[in-house]
Amino acid sequence: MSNDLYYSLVTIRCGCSVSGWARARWRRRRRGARDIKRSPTPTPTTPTPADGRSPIVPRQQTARIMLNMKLKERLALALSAFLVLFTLMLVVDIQMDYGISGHRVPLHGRVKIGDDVDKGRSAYIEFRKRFLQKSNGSNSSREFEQSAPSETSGGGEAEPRTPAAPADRYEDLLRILNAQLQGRSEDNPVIIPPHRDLNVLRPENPTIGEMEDLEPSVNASNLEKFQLKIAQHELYEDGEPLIEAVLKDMATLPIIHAEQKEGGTQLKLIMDYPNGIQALFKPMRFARDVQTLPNHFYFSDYERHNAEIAAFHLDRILGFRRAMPVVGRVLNMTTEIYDVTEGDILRTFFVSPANNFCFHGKCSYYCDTGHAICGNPDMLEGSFAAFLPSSELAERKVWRHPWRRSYHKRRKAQWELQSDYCDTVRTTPPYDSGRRLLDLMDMSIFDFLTGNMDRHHYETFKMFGNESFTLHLDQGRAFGKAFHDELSILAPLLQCCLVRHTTLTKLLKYHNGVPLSKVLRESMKADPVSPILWEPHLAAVDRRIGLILDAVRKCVEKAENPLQNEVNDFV
Ligand SMILES: Nc1ncnc2c1ncn2[C@@H]1O[C@H](COP(=O)(O)OP(=O)(O)OP(=O)(O)O)[C@@H](O)[C@H]1O
Ligand SMILES: [Mn+2]
Repeated sequence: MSNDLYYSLVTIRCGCSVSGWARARWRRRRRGARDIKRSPTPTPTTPTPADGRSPIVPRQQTARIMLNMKLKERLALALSAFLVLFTLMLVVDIQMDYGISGHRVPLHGRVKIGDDVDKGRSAYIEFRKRFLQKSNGSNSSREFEQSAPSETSGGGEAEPRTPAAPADRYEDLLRILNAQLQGRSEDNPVIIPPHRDLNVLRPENPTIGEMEDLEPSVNASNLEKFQLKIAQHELYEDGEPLIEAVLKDMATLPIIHAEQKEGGTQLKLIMDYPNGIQALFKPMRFARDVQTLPNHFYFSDYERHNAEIAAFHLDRILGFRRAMPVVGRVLNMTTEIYDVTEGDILRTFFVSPANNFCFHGKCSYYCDTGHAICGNPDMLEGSFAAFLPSSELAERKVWRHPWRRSYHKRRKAQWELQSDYCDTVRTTPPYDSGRRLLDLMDMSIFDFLTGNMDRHHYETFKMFGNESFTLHLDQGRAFGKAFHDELSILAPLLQCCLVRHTTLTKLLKYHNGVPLSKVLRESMKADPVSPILWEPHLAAVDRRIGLILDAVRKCVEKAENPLQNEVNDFV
């Protein structure tokens, strides 16, 4: 059969046409095959090398040499061959570890967005580079990046680790703090002493109840009492007994109504309890050890219910008291959500192939069948945040965070491009006086410890004016990466070189004494869905304190030595 005939048969049979290029190739192949068939079958002869010598001769010689070798010599030869191979394996292994094999992206390497466009202009990137370079031997890893057991899962509970005794006690910083307590070093431009801090001075500190001339009624709920006690400078007092009462109420009282909260990007429910108590519910989406997906930006990351719980405890431990109380609870989705809700959300409930009860609600991120929230089979864990006072009682003002990220996958924010960005902020009300800028420094420290990059806005209570604390709301995207410390969250502190004496004191206390992780772990033990945090996140908190202290030290050095600054300025 000629090639052409065969080709047309194939075309007819499969009903498809082959392109001219493919046809030519096919012909070549066929011809090649024919040629091979035509060529005479080679007789099996031993190939003779060009010099005419038989190859059997050297092989025989080698064998004879081997035989003549003593056992000791043979062993030595084998050992050296093994050593060479072992060294080779080691080199390959190290290359894989550091991701320098040329073809691989480092396992936890971060993609620098827009570097090509901003080369040399991006003040923040420049800062970070210099900051990293300036690290001294003992503490050289400023931007800590460590291999995780796995990017998405740690593979079970890790053992609690007690960090080794700190090598650096930051005596230099302790000396400044001590001096300030004795009335010296008061004009330190970096560390703001208590007598210059309105959060400590608090010339006035009225509560919402006092401002509105309201007293809780006899049968007022704990939450109502709590709300009326919210003050100008803090949500609640140190040791406030109502906290435990509010947490207990949210964790145990019957849920009589559930409703999806409008606004925000991810699903949240407003839960109603008897006596007018309300809580903001965020559902559990995945296990504690599931980390932010490597290709997820901060703005498309899932919210974590346990991050809300942990952040409340951390905020309280650090003495900020700017986050509403949050508690964990396991719900029966049928009786505590489905049966007590109405409207469109009902139509999003379904039973999954695994026979679990699921729903997805309606929102702009992850509210579809593919990202449903599923019970086991209908028990669902979530976080319950005590509800803020209604806007009728205490209206809030929403502020754009000056160090807000771009929320765009390629664009940069102003603070990333402008080297003197803090100078602009410092001279703009309400950051030019009072406590506000210091509050943002605290928030930056708080967010750096939890790894929260999602601080686009913040809120204050209108009635207290500008001299009031900034609320720590929405920590849903915190605690996503246990093995990565995101230095850019510290940008406000790094660019302004400003920190409260009181905040620094707390950080040093935990760094030099009982570790923060230990205190946090203990505090969270009381929660009904404890353990709240995966152990590597707790280890990260201790590690990050060290990085903050390093940053403050650099700022102090920079302020003390302005001449050296000229050369070594890192912003
Ligand atoms: N404890 C609370 N009580 C009442 N309202 C709250 C509470 N916490 C937050 N809110 C309000 O709900 C809004 C949305 O909450 P939150 O920011 O946690 O949701 P989100 O889905 O993460 O929003 P976004 O996607 O915009 O970050 C907040 O801006 C705040 O005004
Ligand atoms: Mn959010």
